[in-house]
Amino acid sequence: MSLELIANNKVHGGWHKRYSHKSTVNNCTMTFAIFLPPGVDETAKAPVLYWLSGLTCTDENFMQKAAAFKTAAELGIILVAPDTSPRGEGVADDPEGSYDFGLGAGFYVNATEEPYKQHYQMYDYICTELPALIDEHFPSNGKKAISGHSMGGHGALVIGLRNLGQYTSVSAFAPITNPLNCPWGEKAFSGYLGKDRESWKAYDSCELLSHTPADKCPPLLVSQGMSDNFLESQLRPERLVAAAEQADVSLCLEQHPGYDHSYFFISSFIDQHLRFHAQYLS
Ligand SMILES: CC(=O)Oc1ccc2c(C)cc(=O)oc2c1
Repeated sequence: MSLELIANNKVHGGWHKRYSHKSTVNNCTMTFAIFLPPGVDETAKAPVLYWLSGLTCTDENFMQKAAAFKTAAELGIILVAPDTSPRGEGVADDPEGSYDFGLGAGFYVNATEEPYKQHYQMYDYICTELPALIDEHFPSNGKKAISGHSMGGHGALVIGLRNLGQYTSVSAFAPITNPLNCPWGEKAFSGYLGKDRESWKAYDSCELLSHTPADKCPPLLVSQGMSDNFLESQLRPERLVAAAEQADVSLCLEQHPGYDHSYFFISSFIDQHLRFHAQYLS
């Protein structure tokens, strides 16, 4: 599969690059960004941290606002940030054009409902198509971890927990932990997956974690700002803690007083998350 380079910037001794490519699973052109730390090449390969962004974001928000490059360069970690949904002509959006469904809000699921199923196959895109592309075109050493924010934190937890053994570690900032039972999740899952709530369970991190064998669970780190406006209405980290207790799995939940839902919060703790992943990736 061929890639088209659309941006190229030297940063902290490494390279930030943006590419577009034809996605077979999403049936449209997709864009992603990658950071290549200094010194990586075919003879010195590096592990990859996949970053899943939240509602309204593209591949650009994390790269421009998270302040992750200096530490990723130091640790020798490749960062990959995909877009949050398919886009382009013919890609269905929310009929009301709202921010929490449709474009910029793919929720990292494989849609089964019309008219979304033609393009919204973000689960397969993140789990299969994108890693294959990264491994084909860049010097990745085959080890990967996953992280994300809010809707992307939900995506990271779900993908890490459904693919045990594939991601060395999983982390999330302010994740939507229980989309089965919160307004953002109920709206998105009804639209993408239909009325049968049983089919939603495969995309709910609380549901998945409560059934995860403790000896197979990847190391988990979750950071949550305590002044986050969405904490009680949408995020509910205490439900993830309860699921971890049910499965006897260890989950590190860090609660940070005063922090909100923004990239001010993410940029304050991204170094900690990178160092957490580096322990298992190296
Ligand atoms: C750039 C930025 O601030 O991103 C951002 C803002 C708000 C949200 C909300 C409300 C939810 C989410 O999933 O992601 C997200 C991302």
